[in-house]
Amino acid sequence: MAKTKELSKDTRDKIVHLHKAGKGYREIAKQLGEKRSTVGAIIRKWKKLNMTVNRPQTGAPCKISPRGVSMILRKLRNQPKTTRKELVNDLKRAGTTVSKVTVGNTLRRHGLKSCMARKVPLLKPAHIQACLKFANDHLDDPEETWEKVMWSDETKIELLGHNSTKRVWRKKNDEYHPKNTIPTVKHGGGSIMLWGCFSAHGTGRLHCIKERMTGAMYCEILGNNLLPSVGVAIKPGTTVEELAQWAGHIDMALVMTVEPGFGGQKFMEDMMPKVSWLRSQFPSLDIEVDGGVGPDTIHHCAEAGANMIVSGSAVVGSADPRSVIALLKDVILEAIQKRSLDR
Ligand SMILES: O=C(CO)[C@@H](O)[C@H](O)COP(=O)(O)O
Repeated sequence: MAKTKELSKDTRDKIVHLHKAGKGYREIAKQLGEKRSTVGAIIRKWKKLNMTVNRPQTGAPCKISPRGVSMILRKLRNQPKTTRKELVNDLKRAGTTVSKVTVGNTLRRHGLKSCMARKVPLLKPAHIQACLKFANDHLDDPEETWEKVMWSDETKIELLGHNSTKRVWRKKNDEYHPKNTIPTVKHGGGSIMLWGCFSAHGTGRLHCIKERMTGAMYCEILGNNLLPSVGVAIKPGTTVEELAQWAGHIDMALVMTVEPGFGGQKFMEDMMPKVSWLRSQFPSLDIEVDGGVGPDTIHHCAEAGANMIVSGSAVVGSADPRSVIALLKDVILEAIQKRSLDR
């Protein structure tokens, strides 16, 4: 990307002279055989500085032409994760050979700094919309309602490896622009699991689960945070027998019908035998299912014997969450009534 040849002083003066004589850019360009944009630039400069010659440059001359600079800035606007080496190669392909240091200095002169990309949860537009809708729908809920709500979740923290970092070229305060961040998911290889909760009354204790979560651990954690009611959850890969040993001591058994991690997953119908078995063995136990439950799948849960459900996307993603909740409740209640009549 070689710099275009500079116009002579004579040509520059002629351009200004013709402009003063009332000629338009196009006419001047045609008469002198120059580009219209060049003519415009010379006249603008003359109007601003009252001179046509280039001012002597201060400092070392730029090694990258303005076009080259625009090219790399454009690239970083679209792909901030581009490395200096990639930019050096881009410039080389365009005819400019410079070092990575020169590229870095040029970018810094244009206000860009190489920073670590911020990690943000991997949220699809549908998740964002659903969260926003949930927040709007509950804006007017009375304070007493929120007093009774406890929020809890677990997250896997990777101690080694997978938490890859990436540098991005960005301006100050642009750290959370989606292009400058690395979307992260809660589960995806790692070594410790943290469980936490909070409510209007403050935060609960943070629990570090170093190995596999067992029923006993979960009882203990919930016991410390949620007394007097204690439930035990099993993931899809955990057998119902593992939970059964606690069933006589707990208030609720939760059968996960998706892999714990995030909402919007497909309901696992093959978890229903666990629910049916629990119901047959523990007729008065609260049995909850969580994951992928909505109007299309609720009847499986109800028929199997669940009397409590967690429904995320199907409710918050619906145009009419109240009627979805009512439908889910109706199907469950109907099945409970049928079971008590059959007994
Ligand atoms: O916490 C989890 C999964 O980790 C579940 O509670 C889901 O978030 C329920 O959401 P849907 O599957 O109903 O969308």
